[in-house]
Order: sequence, then C-alpha cells, then structure tokens
Amino acid sequence: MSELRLGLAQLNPTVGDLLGNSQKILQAAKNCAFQEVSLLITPELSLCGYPPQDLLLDPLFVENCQTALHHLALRIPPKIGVLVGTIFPNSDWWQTGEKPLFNGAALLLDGRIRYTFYKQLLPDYDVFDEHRYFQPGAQVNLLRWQGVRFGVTICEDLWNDEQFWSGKRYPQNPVPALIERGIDILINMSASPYWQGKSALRESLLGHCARQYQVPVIYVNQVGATDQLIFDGRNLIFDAGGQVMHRGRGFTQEVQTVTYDQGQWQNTRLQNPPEPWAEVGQALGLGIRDYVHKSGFQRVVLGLSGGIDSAVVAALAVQALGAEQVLGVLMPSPYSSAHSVTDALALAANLGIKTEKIPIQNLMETYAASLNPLFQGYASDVTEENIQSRIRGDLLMALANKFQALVLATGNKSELAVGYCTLYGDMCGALAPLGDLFKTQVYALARWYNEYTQLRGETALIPAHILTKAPSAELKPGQTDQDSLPPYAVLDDILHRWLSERQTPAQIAQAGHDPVLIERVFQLVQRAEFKRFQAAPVLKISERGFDRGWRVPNVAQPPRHNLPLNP
Ligand SMILES: Nc1ncnc2c1ncn2[C@@H]1O[C@H](COP(=O)(O)OP(=O)(O)OC[C@H]2O[C@@H]([n+]3cccc(C(=O)O)c3)[C@H](O)[C@@H]2O)[C@@H](O)[C@H]1O
Ligand SMILES: Nc1ncnc2c1ncn2[C@@H]1O[C@H](COP(=O)(O)OP(=O)(O)OP(=O)(O)O)[C@@H](O)[C@H]1O
Ligand SMILES: NC(=O)CC[C@H](N)C(=O)O
Repeated sequence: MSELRLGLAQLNPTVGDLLGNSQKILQAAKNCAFQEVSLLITPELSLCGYPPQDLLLDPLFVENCQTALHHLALRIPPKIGVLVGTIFPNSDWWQTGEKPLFNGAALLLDGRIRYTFYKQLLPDYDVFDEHRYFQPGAQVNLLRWQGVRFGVTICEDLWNDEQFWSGKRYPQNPVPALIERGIDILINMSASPYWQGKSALRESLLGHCARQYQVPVIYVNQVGATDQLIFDGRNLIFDAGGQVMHRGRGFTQEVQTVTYDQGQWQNTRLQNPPEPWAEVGQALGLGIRDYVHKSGFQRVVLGLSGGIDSAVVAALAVQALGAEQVLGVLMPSPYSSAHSVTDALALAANLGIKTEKIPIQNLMETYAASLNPLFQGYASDVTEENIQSRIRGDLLMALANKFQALVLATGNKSELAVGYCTLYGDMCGALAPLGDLFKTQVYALARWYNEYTQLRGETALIPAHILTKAPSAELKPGQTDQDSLPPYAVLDDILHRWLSERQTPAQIAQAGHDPVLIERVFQLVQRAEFKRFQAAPVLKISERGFDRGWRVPNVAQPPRHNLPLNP
C-alpha cells in the first residue's frame, strides 16, 4: 500500500439547503484537491443535512437531492474521490412493502457517481426516527480505492459492538462481514448529536472497534446545530491498536488532511478535550448561533430580571452572536426588588449589551381594570402573578416583531420538569437554551464563566450578587422559589436520578431522599407534561432531556406506584 492522502471534512450543513451544502462540499473538495488528497470523506447525509425528518416524505425533496448529487459530481475537481452522505430512492419499495429510501453515501469521481453504499443499522431510539423513512442496506460496503480496501459504514453501523455493550443492540452487525473481506481501513460517516459525556463514549466505542478488529478507524462527524440537536464534530482517527491518533476540533467546521503510509498516520493533531463546562458553553453557543442564523435572524431579545437564568442566557447569547446582537429588557413591576434592576444593569455592562427598561405597572393596572369586574369575590392568586409574566412575554414578542429578532426563553430543566413556569409568560420564546440544564447546573455554568473571565484578568462576567441571592420569580412580595419547591440541590438530585439514571422511587429513597417528597416530585413532573408540550424548543445537552427524544403523551394517566389491582 503506497502513501495515501485523505481529507476529513467536518462540515456544518443546513438541513434542506442543497445548494449551500453542495457548495461546502465542493469547497472542501477543491481545497483538498489542491493538497493532492485522493479521497475526501464527509459526514452522514452531508448533502441534505441531518436529520431531514419528514422532508424525506416529500417527493420533490428526494428529487432535488438526486439532482444536487449529480450536479455536485460534475463540479468536483478531477481525480479526487469524494464520499458524500446522501439519500437514495429504493426503486422496489412499492412492490416489496419496503421503505422508500436508503440512507447512504455516494463516491463521486470525475463527474460520475462511481459507487453507492447504504446504511444498515437504523436507529429509532431517543431522538432518532430512521425506520420511519429508510430501508436498511444489505450489501457489504467495500470500497477499493488506489490499492486500499476501505469498509464504509454510516454512523449507527458501528454502534452494535456486542462485546462493548455486553449484548446485541440489533440482530445484525455490518462490521464482521467487512473484516472478513480483509479491509485496511474502516470509515464511519456520522451525524452524532452531542450530549455531555457522548464524546468519551464515542472514543471508547470506536477505539474498542479498532482494537477488536485490528483495523484503523476514521470517524467523520457533522458539526453545527439542527433545531434542538447540536453536533460537535470532533473527527477521530484510531490506529489498529485502538489508540487515538487524531482528534479534530469540537463545535467548529474544519477540513483536515492526513496521510496514511505503511500503517503510520501523519499530519494528525490531538486536540485536548475542553473542560466540562467550557464544552457545555461551546455547545449551547453553537446551538443558539445556528438556530438564529439558520432561521434567517441575527438578533435576540430576552428579559433581564437580575436572576441567574437570564444572566446565563444573556452570556451565552453574547458568546454566540456578539454583544451588538443581544438586547436585554428590564421590566420591573411593583414587586421587583431594587437589585433586580441594578444586578441586570451590572450584568449588561459586563457583557456590553444594550438594555431597555419598560416598567410594567401601568399594564398590570390596565389588566386589573379589565378583569376585576369579572373576578369580584375571588381572592388574588396565581392568576395575577401569571399576568405579570405574560405581560413581559408579550412585550418581548412585540420587540422581536418590530426589530426582526427572536426571543430567548430563560427557563431551565428543573422548572420545565415540575411546571414552575408560566404558559405564554416566561415560557414564551423561540428557543430555550437552558431547558436541558438543571438549576444547579445553571449555577455551575455561571461559576465557570466567572472563573474563565477572572483567569483572563477580567471582571467576573456574572455579578457576584446574582450568584448569591435566593432565586425568586418576584411575582408577589417577598416570594422565593423555595416557597414552592424543595431546595434545588434536593430537587435536582431526585430529578437526575429519575430522569437520567432511570432509578425507581425505592432506589431514590435508598439514596436518602424523603419518600413523600419523591412522590410529590413525580406527580409535579407528570402533571407538567402539558407545559412541556407547548414549551420553546430545548437545546439538547444531556442523554435524556425534554427534547424531541422525550415522547410522553400529554393527555394520559401516568404510571402509578402501588397500582390497585382490584379497584
Ligand atoms: N392538560 C392541560 N393541557 C393544556 N393546558 C392545561 C392543562 N392543564 C392545565 N392547563 C392550563 O394551564 C393553566 C395553568 O398553567 P399556567 O397558566 O402556566 O399557570 P400555573 O402553572 O398555575 O402557574 C405558574 C407557576 O409558575 C411559577 N413561576 C415560577 C418562576 C417564574 C415564573 C414566571 O412566570 O416568571 C412563574 C409561578 O409561581 C406559578 O407557580 C391552567 O389554568 C389551564 O388553563
Ligand atoms: N423584572 C423583570 N424584568 C425583565 N424580565 C423579567 C423580570 N422578571 C422576570 N423576567 C423574565 O422572566 C424570566 C423568569 O423569571 P425568573 O425570576 O423565574 O428567572 P430568573 O430571574 O432569570 O432567575 P431566578 O430563577 O434566579 O430568579 C426571567 O429569566 C426573565 O427573562
Ligand atoms: N445518525 C446516527 O446513526 C446516530 C446514532 C449514533 N448512535 C449516535 O448518536 O452517534
């Protein structure tokens, strides 16, 4: 085997933007051709972007993908082979009862589609839905290329390692059939969404695969965000011993060229993984940026309350979009503390963002004047509290309409879990950047921002008082979150054990929590499904969040403990 130059294109496609995505692949191909790369590898579905979801049910979309692929083939520079992730019609599907499409890859060379490869293992757990659209491929995906035998796999194809998982996830496994053919290198074209801990899992899974089969593995992942899903890139190369030889950058588009010669990798680079909270900040920054820009916007507005949630969302928005694109709106009510305004202004000054102040007392009074005749004989309650929250949501939407902006919702995972948030009030927004962070994690991210800025010799980004004061919605005099909820450290631990660790109430009680409180938290979560049903999309950063992988019926009787079998 002679020396081989390979290009690894960690691209950020926009779903459905076939021309823009083609342009990105073409640019990568031109750059690589210039560097005498012979094979360029792109991520899964790099032409249409991942996940295209029900766009795949539109015949025009399928046709456009085919056209775009042929046009791209014609424009690729000569001699370089380009592996493009794309869909293929399954011509027999009508007669056979199969699914209408394949998820696959095309090897483009000298103006033609030379070879095609189909994905065999189709995930449909959590956020994935591939069986809805795709027929699993059955062929052995072998690519002979300049004397080298490559095995081509697509994302999930490598995720059925029986030894790694101590069991099968699917009845079949495409890898052994490739190994039997005597491949030199295993390629994985991927679109693997981020969650905390995922990259370590990928590294150990892929490393295990390389070691087990004694074959080098090249992993090329999508980067960028599609709605709630953030793709972190972080391409990888393993040698045949399972050692990481290359670790691409996270959360940014890049094309890396590497050389493979007699089993040795050259030109590779080992990027150190970032600190955990730096990584979350990068992920959420990318999630906000891509959601806003790919939706055709530049600016965001959010309510600044002087609290921790809005402070962290504002910091993330500045990191994502730049300070000039972020507007913080202070909307004090008669119940707002003086520090809600001073803390919000101190934060805005640190971030360098513009603020506007719209006191809401007049609007509250106007609402009261209209509603009070109807409410005669009823005590003031949460109804009036919610009106304040809704006035704020309405004002933010008005600013968004007028100034071509999106509203960022500031709610966190703890609030969304137990329903401690107001429909059409503080839940209003285009995107909920913190919706997958428990409140205690919001504090941890804020502390990280402060440590990071202080290490650079700058003022702590989030004013200290925002971190130390008791969380409060300030919707009635003297209110704090802990009037209605257990301490966040306790609440979050119960939620984490239940939602993320899938522990039973008995297991959570064994960890030292009060069984009565556990039952209350479970009921709160179950009763709040209707709120999550209408909530702004949450950026996914955990393995189990309130994202599109959370599919719980809204109108339903939740499971009960101690089910009475003889009612
Ligand atoms: N199954 C279902 N499907 C659809 N809708 C359903 C429903 N069940 C009730 N509803 C509707 O939802 C209403 C109750 O929900 P909602 O109107 O949100 O009001 P609600 O949940 O009663 O009150 C909001 C809670 O959020 C708290 N909070 C905490 C932090 C910040 C903020 C803030 O706003 O800044 C608020 C606030 O203290 C209060 O406890 C019901 O009156 C009913 O109309
Ligand atoms: N006085 C206010 N001015 C502007 N926006 C507000 C005000 N009060 C609340 N909001 C908006 O409503 C959201 C929810 O309020 P809430 O008080 O629950 O959150 P927070 O203040 O950010 O954090 P914390 O839970 O620590 O108080 C805020 O994040 C903010 O966007
Ligand atoms: N696109 C895919 O097949 C992704 C599935 C895979 N298990 C992952 O998350 O990395």
